[in-house]
Amino acid sequence: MRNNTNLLPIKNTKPIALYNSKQVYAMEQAWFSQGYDSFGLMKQAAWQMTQQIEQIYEQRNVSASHSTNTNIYHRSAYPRQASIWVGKGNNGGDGWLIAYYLQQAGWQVEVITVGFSENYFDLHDQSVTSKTPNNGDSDSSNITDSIKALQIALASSCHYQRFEDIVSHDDADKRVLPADIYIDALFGIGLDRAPEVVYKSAIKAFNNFTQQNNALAIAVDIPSGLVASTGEVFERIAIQADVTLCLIARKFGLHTKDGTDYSGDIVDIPLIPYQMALQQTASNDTIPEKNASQAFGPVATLLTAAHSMKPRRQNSYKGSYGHVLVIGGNRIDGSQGMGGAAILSAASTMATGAGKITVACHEAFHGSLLTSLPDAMTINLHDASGVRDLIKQASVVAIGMGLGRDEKANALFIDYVQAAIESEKSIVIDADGLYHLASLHMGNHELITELREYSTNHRVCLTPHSGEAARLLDQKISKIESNRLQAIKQCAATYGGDWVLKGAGSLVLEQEKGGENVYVCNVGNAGMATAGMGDVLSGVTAGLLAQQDLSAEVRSLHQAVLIHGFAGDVLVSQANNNTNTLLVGQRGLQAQDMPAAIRHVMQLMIV
Ligand SMILES: NC(=O)C1=CN([C@@H]2O[C@H](COP(=O)(O)OP(=O)(O)OC[C@H]3O[C@@H](n4cnc5c(N)ncnc54)[C@H](O)[C@@H]3O)[C@@H](O)[C@H]2O)[C@@H](O)CC1
Ligand SMILES: Nc1ncnc2c1ncn2[C@@H]1O[C@H](COP(=O)(O)OP(=O)(O)O)[C@@H](O)[C@H]1O
Repeated sequence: MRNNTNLLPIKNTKPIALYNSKQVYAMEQAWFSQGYDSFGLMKQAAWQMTQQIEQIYEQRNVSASHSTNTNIYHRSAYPRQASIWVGKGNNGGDGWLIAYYLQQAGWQVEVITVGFSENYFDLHDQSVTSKTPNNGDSDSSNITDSIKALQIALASSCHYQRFEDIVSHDDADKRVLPADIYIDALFGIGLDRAPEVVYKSAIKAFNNFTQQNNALAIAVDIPSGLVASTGEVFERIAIQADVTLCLIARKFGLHTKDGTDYSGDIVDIPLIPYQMALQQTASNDTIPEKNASQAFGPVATLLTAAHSMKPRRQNSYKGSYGHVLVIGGNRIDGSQGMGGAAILSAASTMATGAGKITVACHEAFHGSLLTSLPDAMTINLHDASGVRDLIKQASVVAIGMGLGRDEKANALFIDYVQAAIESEKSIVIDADGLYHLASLHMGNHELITELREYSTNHRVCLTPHSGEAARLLDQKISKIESNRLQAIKQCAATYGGDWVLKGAGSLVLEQEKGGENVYVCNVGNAGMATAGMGDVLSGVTAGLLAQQDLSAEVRSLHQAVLIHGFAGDVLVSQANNNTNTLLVGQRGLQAQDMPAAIRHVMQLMIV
């Protein structure tokens, strides 16, 4: 669960637009094409980050002095000490300038360079180059912004060391300034591959120093090692930041996949009015409007707060709130039964407030279903004509949770989805339903085309995790995980409908006429990485869809994903808040705990 998770789900917060690296570079270029200077922007960035660093230091220092935990971050009061780790790109340039500004502000600073050759400084330190013949490398046309930044820092005698020189000594840890704050300016949005060996060991050393000194780790723009456009961290090696100072625009990769584990608190430093730059660039003949909006339109929106709901009309009855038919919970001869999947899904559907529920599951589970959920009606999963009749009466059909993967289950899946299409029902497909869908796609079955066409005018929600998405797209899981955004878009293009790609920072894609909206869910926690949690999500999705009195936004897939995540966070936050009730923490959180929390979240959403 992220520190900034807002447990008041309907609090109005402005949606946060998320961008990839290419787009941020394009924003910068649009700004420069208006006559602004790139080094001026770097100085502005470094100056604003320095202000933030001083502020963060003061705040943490004050809170540490009020804390009884002496182990918490606090070192010497004065001089304040900063260790700034720089790479050779512009991110490193920001680092050199931060070092310069902090030193001007009275901090003791040390810059640790990574990837710089031994003679790099002789080539670029102006105090040296002005006394030596020009050897070509210091030709002003070769002077990049990051070299200009280095020159400013060296001209003010900022102390620096090469990481490569330090690590060659046994007492390497004694050779680095033990600082209050460690600043990571190794890589920014330019990281496009796994860090090379020396960077890997620098990243590990940075994390170790921070930990040993109980110091604060601040990342410039994005923690080094984390890919801004995908949220991927190669080989689990990245800077573990307490705070990320995010420049210009919020990066998509900070919020999905590994991003949430490494970025800490995020502070935005917008720097340039990029929306204005967009408009001006679009009106510029050199960039056609379509390309400009493609370059600047966010790749996704960060979901942090749920849409609110109105109280129910007094004059209403169960029929006003829909009838969900859950189809799943099979028992295949000679294999395990999966009744729990259908039961969890059904219980979660009821917790959202759906009016009626019928569960079509194997008869072996009817008894246990009714014991845990007496409000449900039941029918035998294999009673095909009975289930088809019920599909006609239902408002939503949720299919696949524990349905089984054998041929019989495959035939039932085809039969029931076709019946749902014929009766024009909203459809939710999860788990084994997705397995069958993938098989049908591989066999070029006509149902795939039918479903895609149907989804252009009806609600169809599909809810895979990466493993299921991999099968649906006939790709390796690692490929899906390396670019989750691309994967969800491919799923939607292939099968139609609205999609969630589950996991940390779940992605949601909703189709709308002429386009699609993509969201990243900022709630939920690792306690939810347990069996049955996906069944709960399918139940919430179906339950919301069934309630036609709710607004379209509340019945959306992204709202379902938010409610599901908030419910998980509510349960875990009870543990964090140390209430007197029995606690449920991240370890031990179970899918069966969720319906009660879903009810709680639904209640919080009413205004
Ligand atoms: N251009 C500008 O005007 C501004 C840029 N800013 C900073 O500039 C950063 C982007 O700068 P850059 O585009 O130079 O990118 P980086 O500073 O992230 O560095 C890219 C360099 O690292 C190399 N590299 C990438 N992956 C590597 C790997 N795995 N192992 C070893 N080397 C690798 C690249 O080949 C390239 O030389 C932003 O994140 C931000 O911090 C800010 O100063 C704001 C203004
Ligand atoms: N680390 C996490 N952070 C946020 N949400 C998570 C995390 N791990 C799992 N979840 C959520 O829990 C659910 C798990 O679903 P799934 O993997 O399909 O479980 P199952 O198949 O056992 O029902 C998904 O909605 C997923 O997004």
